[in-house]
Order: sequence, then C-alpha cells, then structure tokens
Amino acid sequence: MMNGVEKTNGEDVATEEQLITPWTVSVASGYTLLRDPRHNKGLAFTENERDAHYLRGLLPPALMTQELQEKKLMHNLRQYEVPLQRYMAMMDLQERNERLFYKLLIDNVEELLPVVYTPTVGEACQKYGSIFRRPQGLYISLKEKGKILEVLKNWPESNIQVIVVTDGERILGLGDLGCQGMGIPVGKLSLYTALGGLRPSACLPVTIDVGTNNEKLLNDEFYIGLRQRRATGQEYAELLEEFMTAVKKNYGEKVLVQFEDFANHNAFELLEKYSPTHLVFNDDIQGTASVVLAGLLAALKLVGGALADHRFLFLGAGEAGTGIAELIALEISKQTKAPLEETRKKIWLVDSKGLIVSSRKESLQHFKKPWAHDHEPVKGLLDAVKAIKPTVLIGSSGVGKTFTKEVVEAMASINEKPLILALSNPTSQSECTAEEAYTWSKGRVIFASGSPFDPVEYNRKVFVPGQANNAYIFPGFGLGLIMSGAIRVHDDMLLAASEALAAQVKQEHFDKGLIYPPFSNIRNISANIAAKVAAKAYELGLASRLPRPKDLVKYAESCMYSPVYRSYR
Ligand SMILES: NC(=O)C1=CN([C@@H]2O[C@H](COP(=O)(O)OP(=O)(O)OC[C@H]3O[C@@H](n4cnc5c(N)ncnc54)[C@H](OP(=O)(O)O)[C@@H]3O)[C@@H](O)[C@H]2O)C=CC1
Ligand SMILES: CC(=O)C(=O)O
Ligand SMILES: [Mg+2]
Repeated sequence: MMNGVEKTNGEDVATEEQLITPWTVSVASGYTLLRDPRHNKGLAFTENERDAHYLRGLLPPALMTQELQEKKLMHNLRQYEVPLQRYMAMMDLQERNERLFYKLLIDNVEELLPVVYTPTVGEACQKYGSIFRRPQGLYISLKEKGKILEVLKNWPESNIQVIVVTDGERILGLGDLGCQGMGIPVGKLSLYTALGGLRPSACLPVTIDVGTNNEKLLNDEFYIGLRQRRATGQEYAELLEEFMTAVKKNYGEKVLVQFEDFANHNAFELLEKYSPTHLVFNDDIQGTASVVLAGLLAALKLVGGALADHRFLFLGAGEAGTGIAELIALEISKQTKAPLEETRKKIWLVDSKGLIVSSRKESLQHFKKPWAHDHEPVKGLLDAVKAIKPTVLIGSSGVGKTFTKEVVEAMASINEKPLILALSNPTSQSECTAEEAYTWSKGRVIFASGSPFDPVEYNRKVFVPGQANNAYIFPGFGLGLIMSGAIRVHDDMLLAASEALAAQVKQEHFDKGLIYPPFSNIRNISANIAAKVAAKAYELGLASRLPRPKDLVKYAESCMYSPVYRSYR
C-alpha cells in the first residue's frame, strides 16, 4: 500500500435527513498546485509534469531531486542558531511541501526530533501567539458549543484515523498554556506520520479552548485563545461530551482519540469515562507508562535481578507517575502471580507534600490512594530516598533541578548501578542533567531523560543518555490499533508494546549504557510495536480487521506512509 493505513469509513454515510458539506474534488494544477502543500514538489517537478500541469514559467528552469532539496534544507536549517527559528522553518516547510517535511524528519530524526518536539515545541507553545501564521489543526472553543459536528465538517479531510486532543492545561512541565497548547497535538501528529507511518491526511490535531488561568496569557495582546478563565464542572464536561460524541458520529467507532497534556483532575476522569465507549488512549498516563516499563525491562540486563526484585521511588504522583507505577505493578503481578495489592507495595511515590503514606489516605486524590502504604510521614525527596532505599528513581513532577547532588549521591551509595529517569519536559524542567547524573554518581548511573541530552564524557569515558519519552510508543501503538481495526484499548496492549520496545535494545546499545534503542531506527521499531499491539488486539477479540494478516510486522511496514514524491500524469 505504501500510503498509510487504508481509509476505514465511507464518505457517503449521511442519511437523507442529515446535513452534509458539499465538497467538490478537483485536480490541482498550475499556481494552485504549487501552493498545495500535499502535492507541491517545488523544483522537483519534472519537465513532463511542468508541461502537463501548467507550471511552465512558474518555476525557475533548474530541476532538483528530492534528495538535493533535502540536502539544501538541512544546510539551511543548520544555519539557524536559535532553536525556535528552526522550529518555524520546519513549520513553514510543512505548510509548503508536506512530503519534503516528512522526508527530512524521517531521514534526520535524531537531529530534528528536538526541533519539532520537546524541548523546542515547549517554547513554541509559550510563544505561539507571536509565531502563529496558519492554523494547523481544529480549534474548538466554548463559542462552538452546540456546533461541534459542523466544526468537524469544516476540516478538509473526512477520513480521520487519529485525533490528538489537548485542552492546554498541562503543557509539558510548563503549566497552563491555554489555546497555545496547539503546538503539542501538531507535534505529536507529525510524529505519528514520521515515526509511525500514519498518513498525514488521516491525522487531526485538536485544541479544546475552555479558557486559561494563565494571567500572563490573559494579558498578552497576541494571545490567540478565549480571553476568560477556565470553564470547569458541568460546562467543561458538556463540551467534552459533545466533542466525543461528534467525533464518533463523524469518523466512526474506530477513530483513535489520544488525550494529551490535560491536567490530571480531568485526565483520569476523561479516560475512565470514555474508555468503555470509544477508542481512547491517554499518552501521558498510558504511553509514558509503556515507555518507562520498556526501559526498566531492558535495564534489568544491566542492573540484574527481576522486576520484582527492585524498589521504585517516584518524585511526582500525577498522570505520568501513577500511570507508570500501575503498569509496573501489573507487569510484576503477571510475572509473579502475586495480587496487584501486593506488587504495588514495591512502589513508593512522593508528591508536593512528601511521601505518600497511609496516614494521608483520606485527603489524597483517588489516583494516589492505591500508593498510600504504611510508613511514617517523610517530607523531602532526600529523606524518602534514605528511608525507602530505592533501586530505581523516577522523576515525574514537572519541576526541574529536584534531583540534587545529595539525592544522586544517596542513590549511588545505596546501589552499585542506580537507575535514574528524569522524565520531566522540556529540558528546563528536567530533574537533573545527564552530566550531573554521571558526574555525581561517578559514572555509575544508568540514566535516561524525557528531553534529549548530548553524550557526556566523564573520566575519559563517553556516556550516551537515552531518551525516555512516550514518542517511542504512541506512534507504533496507534498504528497497531488502526491496522487491526481495534475498537478498544486494553492494558495488555500497553504491556505488549513495552515488551516489543525492550526487545529492540541490543548489546551494542547496552554497551553504551543505553536502555532504549536509538531513534534513528524508529520506523522499524514502530512496526514491531504495532505488530505486537495488533497481535494482542486479535488475541483479545478486540480487532475488527479480518482475516488477521499472517505476518503482522510485514503488514505494519506495508501500511506505512512513505514521503517519497509521487509522479503525476
Ligand atoms: N518523558 C515523557 O515521556 C513524559 C514526561 N512527562 C512529564 O512529566 C511531568 C509531569 O507530568 P504529569 O504527571 O502529567 O503532571 P501532573 O500534574 O499530573 O503531576 C505532577 C506531580 O508532581 C507533583 N509535584 C509538583 N511539584 C512537586 C515538588 N516540588 N515536589 C514533589 N512533587 C511535586 C505533584 O504533586 P501534587 O499532586 O501534590 O500537586 C503531582 O503529583 C511533566 O513535566 C511532563 O512533561 C509527562 C508525560 C510523558
Ligand atoms: C512527552 C509528553 O507527553 C509530555 O511531556 O507531556
Ligand atoms: Mg504529554
């Protein structure tokens, strides 16, 4: 197929009573063709195409291959020293020539991921009002209440397979960025295509705007969102309900809705509410859990023992922290046959008030209650490390510089090879830098972080930090769901994705101290994750695409979008 997972829902499904949008389909040519990012090839249009499509004179005479265009653009991008300028150049390219954008991203993934994704996308969201040029997704605000189905029909594509939606309340570790959170669904979906092979036209970025509590944005004359404080309670729930209903009605049961960067007081509730009726996935809770579990499973080769032999301590007990904790407990429970209530006891979490212990249970949010184990109260992280003596320390608080020298030294005094994951994004919120982790542990730490760090030289040895980011999981996970026609997400699919990712870590990676494979091989990794997720969907009876393809890895690869230019007749 080589052009993305095939379309799943027919276009003419409206009944006689339903209103429809009168779309016409026409062949782009001439000036319009050059301005159409999906079909534009710039100087790569051949002589024949220039004749046949009325392009003569609209282009200078030179012809360029896509490879040469790529070389030129990479050269140009590298001239920019300011990361945000690179981001804007990439967004301009996406709006000018989509295939070239994806070719660049796929072929230079390690270099360009930090540009279109964390950390730069964080800064882009903060300044989105100033850098905004063209809308790249759908904005659904309180003003659209009662009209969301119509709004969905305004989008030029009707065969949508994945929606990434945010309400902008917890953008990375940067807090409430309101409507400017749009950079996140746009960035995540560009990875769906580049890393997971979904067709760009099948991807829909959505930002739900219910206001913002960010005073700075409310007072910013360039702010692009509703200038009011956040709607909550019934008003919020009704808008979300209308959105979820409209999405299913418009795109069918098999459209995947990925919730992204919602604040935890809504995230858990939305996931619980819509899991039974929709194909939904919360990337921050579930995708992060799967990627971290994969890293831990791989790391056992370096630190020894089984997962059940380890003790885990988290700084941060929100979506990421408790999501990961629950998946670790589930995996240990599957491996040892011990009940979840028992396996959870190997896992401890610290929130802004200190260690989560049973004496705090009454006042805890519901997602923290399972982690309130018997222990005397402990205030700070350092004391918690000393009290719990974890083998694994995971940062998921969104607060930077919290893994201090004392904390890392304490981990290194307890463990020969301490495992430390600083998950918070972007780089400014990272719990510590890679250099700090290697230096303070005297080169003994196994370290990975949510945002990328360069390799570090310590004591004449080069250490390569891995990137523990859900970007390893969600593109392949989503591909697996879509190619199998899955109708629901199941926890066992998350475990399958973790195992598939962990299996991709080879000896050469372990030798460098890595617990994740490099992103340079991500499309192959995604195909393997997709195959395992799809296999699980078939096994659980949740797959609707029948018969089941025999070789799921090959099938996944055959479904993946290729950015190579097509020839026009
Ligand atoms: N690497 C990756 O793939 C991913 C990384 N992340 C990152 O994780 C971070 C957290 O995200 P998420 O879990 O969704 O956020 P939440 O808001 O759901 O959770 C944050 C948690 O951190 C706690 N916390 C805040 N400040 C402190 C502090 N000073 N000391 C101790 N605990 C503190 C909060 O405590 P309290 O409950 O008491 O307020 C809360 O439990 C973000 O930076 C995000 O970018 C998220 C998803 C994926
Ligand atoms: C990576 C991601 O999803 C986050 O930081 O929120
Ligand atoms: Mg996120």
